[in-house]
Amino acid sequence: MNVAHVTSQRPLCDLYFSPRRVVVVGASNDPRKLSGRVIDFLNRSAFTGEVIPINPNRGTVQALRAYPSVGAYPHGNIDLAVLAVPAADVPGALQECAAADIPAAIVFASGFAETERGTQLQEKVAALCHRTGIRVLGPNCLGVIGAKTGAALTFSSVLDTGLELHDGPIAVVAQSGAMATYLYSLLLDHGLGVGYLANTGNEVDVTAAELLSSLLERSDVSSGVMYLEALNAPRALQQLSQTSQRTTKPVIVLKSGRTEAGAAAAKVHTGSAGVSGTETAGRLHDLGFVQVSTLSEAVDATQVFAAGRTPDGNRLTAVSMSGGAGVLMTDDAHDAGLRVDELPSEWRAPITAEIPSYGSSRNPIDMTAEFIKDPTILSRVLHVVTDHPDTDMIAVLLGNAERDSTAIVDTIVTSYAATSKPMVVVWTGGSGAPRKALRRAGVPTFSDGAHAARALGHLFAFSRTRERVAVG
Ligand SMILES: CC(=O)SCCNC(=O)CCNC(=O)[C@H](O)C(C)(C)COP(=O)(O)OP(=O)(O)OC[C@H]1O[C@@H](n2cnc3c(N)ncnc32)[C@H](O)[C@@H]1OP(=O)(O)O
Repeated sequence: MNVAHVTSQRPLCDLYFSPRRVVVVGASNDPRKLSGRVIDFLNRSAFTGEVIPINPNRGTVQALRAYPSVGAYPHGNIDLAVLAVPAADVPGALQECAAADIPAAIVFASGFAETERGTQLQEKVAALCHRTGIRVLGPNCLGVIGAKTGAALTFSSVLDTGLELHDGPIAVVAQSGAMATYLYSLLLDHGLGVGYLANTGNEVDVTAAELLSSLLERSDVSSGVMYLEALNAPRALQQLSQTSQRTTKPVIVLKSGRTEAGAAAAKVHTGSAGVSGTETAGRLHDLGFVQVSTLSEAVDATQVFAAGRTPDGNRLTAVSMSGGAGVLMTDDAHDAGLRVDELPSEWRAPITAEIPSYGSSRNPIDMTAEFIKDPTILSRVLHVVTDHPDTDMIAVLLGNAERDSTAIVDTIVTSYAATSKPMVVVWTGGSGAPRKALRRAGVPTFSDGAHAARALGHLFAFSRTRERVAVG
């Protein structure tokens, strides 16, 4: 079949996250099957678009009118096809979509280049993309979630807990489906809204870098998080880096397969070729991305970037209820490229006036356990600290302290709102309720000081990178 080249005027991210009309090819009537879950989710997610199931064996699928083939649907104007058919049926189905002038598709099926037998099949799909112009996300992927439009175009179990999608300015794009969903649920757990989530799988055509680049152009996206197994599209990464620099939006990259053994594991997961750890780190650094090496580091960094504050320098003032936590934070901050300098004496005097005589106003500031008796010390100390020009960022270090936690949370939220400087809270132990309350109020909050210091270190380093770009 000869097909005219498919084109669309709409940006790539609009086709995937705000499609106006979607066909689901291989849509099952059974909501428990992977190919039935997507229809079930869309039926329940307040999706703003229209859904058309394609199934040769049924007239209706989960109460929606179904058509036997894409070509049998008479009205056209389809933005996106979700292919839920097994791998062997994918080329035929894609060809049919391209013939129907559908500009983009998502391919769920596994059984492509991640297996030896599927390599040729993936090459066939690549050739088909090239020939027809249809854009393909996947194969071997679990699709996308667009919170604004209720586009639950996935079979992922991450939506089993509910279809209330939490919109927000963060875009997550991952080469692994599971990692996409882990990032999604961890970010939500930290009170952060994820407006856009995508899994690119084997990347026969659309890459994580290309899709995220398109998302960063949106005004409702302020930062991007990527999970990568391979840097298999250097040009797309370059383009993403340019978009990130032009828009001054941070892109946090979690790259796995850094070790030889890890790279071998990536090959059988998404069919990607790994690169050495040093080579990868160097490349990502040169491109100006925020590099992290664990899931929690990715979430921590996203938390501080989501607050949208930029430090003028790397001088951290730590206000602690524990001498030990202050000392540990000093080490952690140093490791993260920050300074915890002794405060000048004229500045120490107003702090000394607020804390017990056996406390310290040196920095880290030690309010001592007296804080438990009188938590108002914190608001008075923060008042001095947040105003002072020698402070570029602030860390409040608390632990347990549940009795007056509501008042303490209120104090911190007020102080946070009164300053434009980056400020984080480390609240170790306890029930976790104060951490949740602070995060809900938009205050980046951690349970481990080392994580907070590392995240602030990323924030400072990124601000320097951006300054260099602006000057150069
Ligand atoms: C990188 C990562 O970790 S992300 C995850 C990657 N992806 C995966 O893990 C997916 C793995 N699973 C697969 O690849 C599977 O083949 C899937 C999900 C694509 C499809 O599997 P199933 O849901 O079992 O499909 P199944 O063969 O039952 O067919 C589904 C429906 O399509 C219908 N159908 C069959 N042939 C066709 C056709 N040619 N066109 C349209 N519909 C068809 C069937 O009648 C069936 O409907 P019914 O259940 O109402 O009778």
